[in-house]
Amino acid sequence: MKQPLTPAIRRWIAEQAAAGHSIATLQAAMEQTGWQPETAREALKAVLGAAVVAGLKQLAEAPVPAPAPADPDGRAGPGFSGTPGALPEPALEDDPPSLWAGDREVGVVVAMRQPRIVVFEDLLDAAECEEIIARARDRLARSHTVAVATGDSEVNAARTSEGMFFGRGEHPVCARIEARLAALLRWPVERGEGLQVLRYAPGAQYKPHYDYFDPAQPGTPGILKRGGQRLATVVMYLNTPTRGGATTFPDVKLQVAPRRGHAVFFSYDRPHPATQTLHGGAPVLEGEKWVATKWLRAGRFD
Ligand SMILES: O=C(O)CCC(=O)C(=O)O
Ligand SMILES: [Fe+2]
Repeated sequence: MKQPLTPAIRRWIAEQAAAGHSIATLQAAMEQTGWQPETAREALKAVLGAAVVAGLKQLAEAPVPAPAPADPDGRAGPGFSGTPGALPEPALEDDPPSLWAGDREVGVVVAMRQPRIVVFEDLLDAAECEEIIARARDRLARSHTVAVATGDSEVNAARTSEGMFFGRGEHPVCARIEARLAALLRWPVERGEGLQVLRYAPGAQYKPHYDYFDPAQPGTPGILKRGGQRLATVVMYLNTPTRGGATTFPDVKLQVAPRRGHAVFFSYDRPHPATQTLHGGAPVLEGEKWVATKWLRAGRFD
């Protein structure tokens, strides 16, 4: 049967390649879920391009594009209107207990310097968490049907959560949170991806990984054309699981407990393990875990 190359499959292929899986691994995973070898190859070729044709597993290290100039055409959204630094970074220079994020005070619970990790409280209020969950739940239900049809949900054993992306500013609640993050991290809204929402059922986890795009992977140059590298991540907890589900940083043996409205921010100045930003979502032991993840890019992500 001919498999349609849906946007969900395209995104899955790009994400898997970016996460470090070889083309051969992707092809095998697709075949296991019922794809014909030739159709899988065509799909990989369509998404990842010439690297597949040449049978290359790796491309030469792609240069990280220089950060775009601050707000080159004066379209910066609300939230941050200054000149960003080299990395997203909250204004913690004089150790404040909280920071003004444009529309509210956000508490600073923990700040680690190396790697840069900051835990915030009251970044989101309960109503915002509930609205994001409600809007995402609808979409997850639909994408689940697609996933079952294509085998999409079986192939990534490293991530047993279900996920969806909102477009940037897709709903007023998304735009409000994006503006708040821009103010808090001094990074323009335009240099951020839309929110990703993940739902973990009991037993689900996200094994340790890096969020930057691995320069050695064939899909990376294509991905970097839109917005450049990822420089920082904000994982926002939309609920409090009963037990388990911490965000873990194995290199520094740190574990962040998920609590509704809290968030963990971390940044990485290079797409390299030396940043010590290896992290994962530990298995949820009881209850569900919902998070919204925001990735900040070096350039405009349009
Ligand atoms: O669920 C978590 O705690 C981590 C999520 C994560 O690493 C991601 O969305 O990239
Ligand atoms: Fe991650």
